[in-house]
Amino acid sequence: TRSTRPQRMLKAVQKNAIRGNPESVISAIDYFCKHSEWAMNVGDEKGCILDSVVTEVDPSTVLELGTYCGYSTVRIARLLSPGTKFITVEFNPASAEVARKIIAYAGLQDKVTLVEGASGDLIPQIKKLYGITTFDFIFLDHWKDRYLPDIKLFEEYGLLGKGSVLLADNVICPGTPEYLEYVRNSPRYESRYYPSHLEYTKVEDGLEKSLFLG
Ligand SMILES: Cc1ncnc2c1ncn2[C@@H]1O[C@H](/C=C/CNC(=O)c2cc(-c3ccc(F)cc3)cc(O)c2O)[C@@H](O)[C@H]1O
Ligand SMILES: [Mg+2]
Repeated sequence: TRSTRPQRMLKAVQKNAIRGNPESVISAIDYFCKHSEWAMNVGDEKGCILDSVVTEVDPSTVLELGTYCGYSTVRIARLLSPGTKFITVEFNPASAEVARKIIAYAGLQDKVTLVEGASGDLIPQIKKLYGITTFDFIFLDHWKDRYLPDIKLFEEYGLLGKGSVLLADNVICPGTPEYLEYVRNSPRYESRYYPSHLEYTKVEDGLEKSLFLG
């Protein structure tokens, strides 16, 4: 049967990247997406903004919603200090399988816990299952209509502390209007928009960084 795009992306990594070298895995995926098949990774342009926010926050606990093939997982994990707890959530088993292989190819498997399941089911259990009280950094890149319900779950389950940073992909394209309206109007967040472009295109998109004020 025909392979899937994530499987073809994994093949490109295995062919063109150097095992244990995260930068080469990132470059191989970006090359594949620019020259072979577009895919919904955060990409190189928004990826640099992601890198700068992760570096600035230097988090001890990280959550990513929507692993997909693990591109942003690798981008984030390669910047983390030893001992950082990093959980990434993916509910599609085929995507999770490809992501595990790409994360392992980059040599970052010991830095990441990939959890298969829906974010809405996992978030209420995170404290119990992983002994994490609050997240210093959260990257939202899953179904766009889940950003708002999930940020409300973070609040409800006390997973945000003063200074927690949420970074949301695609707030323009495909767009997350309800989420944007919420974080920009809530007195509990200080939000800032980072203009950029939809991965591998000239289409306008950007990232929204929201600081939880407690
Ligand atoms: C509640 C829940 N729980 C767990 N995993 C979940 C989950 N909801 C989704 N997932 C997982 O995460 C990925 C899905 C990501 C959704 N991302 C996008 O739809 C997306 C789309 C574009 C795009 C832009 C313009 C176009 F013309 C076409 C597409 C760009 C992007 O950057 C995107 O992120 C996928 O691997 C899915 O299984
Ligand atoms: Mg995205």
